[in-house]
Amino acid sequence: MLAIRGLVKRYGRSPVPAVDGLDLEVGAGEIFGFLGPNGAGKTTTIKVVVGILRPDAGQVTIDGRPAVPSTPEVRRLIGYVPDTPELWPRLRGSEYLAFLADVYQIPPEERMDRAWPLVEALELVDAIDSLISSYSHGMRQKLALVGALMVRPHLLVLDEPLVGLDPRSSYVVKELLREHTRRGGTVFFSTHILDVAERLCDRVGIIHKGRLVASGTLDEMRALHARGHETLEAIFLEVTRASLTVPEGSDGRR
Ligand SMILES: Nc1ncnc2c1ncn2[C@@H]1O[C@H](COP(=O)(O)OP(=O)(O)OP(=O)(O)O)[C@@H](O)[C@H]1O
Repeated sequence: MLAIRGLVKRYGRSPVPAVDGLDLEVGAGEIFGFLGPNGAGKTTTIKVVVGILRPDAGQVTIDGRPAVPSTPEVRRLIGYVPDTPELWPRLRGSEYLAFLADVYQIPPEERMDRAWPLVEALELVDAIDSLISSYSHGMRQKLALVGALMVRPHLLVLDEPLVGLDPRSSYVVKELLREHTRRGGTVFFSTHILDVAERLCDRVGIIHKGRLVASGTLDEMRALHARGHETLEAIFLEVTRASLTVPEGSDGRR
């Protein structure tokens, strides 16, 4: 459903690509967790997948359709929640959802049925007629998720969806992601929260310096990389070890 082949993305004239020959596939009905240290290339990959950035090389397909260049047809297949949703602050939550429903041509008689259960589940009922400028970061994330799910995408792409959410909201979001895949949808999300990835994802991939350094189910990752380690955290530390090495003398001593 999502296939990334040989993806390369470089910013400006930087000699080091942010994403450097990335290959991965995520199937229908799968939750895929995209992990990696800060600056590894997760957000860059996500922005290419959703059509915000153009790659320098490689292909991305969604349901077999090229995602680059991004077309309205392929964008309809994608629901996207960025790490810091830039929603229009002068709109009310309800106006934002109505706007999305117009853009995605959701039939008027379906709009409430699609949006309201999500608004209720994410406890936005009291805020939905307030201006988005009054929303907290977590409320903006939840509203963006309502919008992304309301359009019933095939592929849901989320950049750090659980950061800043309270425990109940975090639980509900995880349930909504599971529900999305039970209906045959696909979830591709980045996270730093390894125990969430461990419990929620069917498969994970670890990107390091723009390259995929490990991927698979947790059992596959253990078999390949664990050397007796059991947790995803241990595997993460193992495969990204180079970035954790403290240069000799960097603490002022030798
Ligand atoms: N707009 C930009 N201009 C120049 N370089 C950028 C830009 N955005 C990201 N980069 C660089 O590209 C590399 C990958 O960044 P990216 O944001 O994709 O990483 P990430 O894995 O999402 O990191 P984090 O976990 O910290 O969010 C980093 O070296 C970063 O400095």
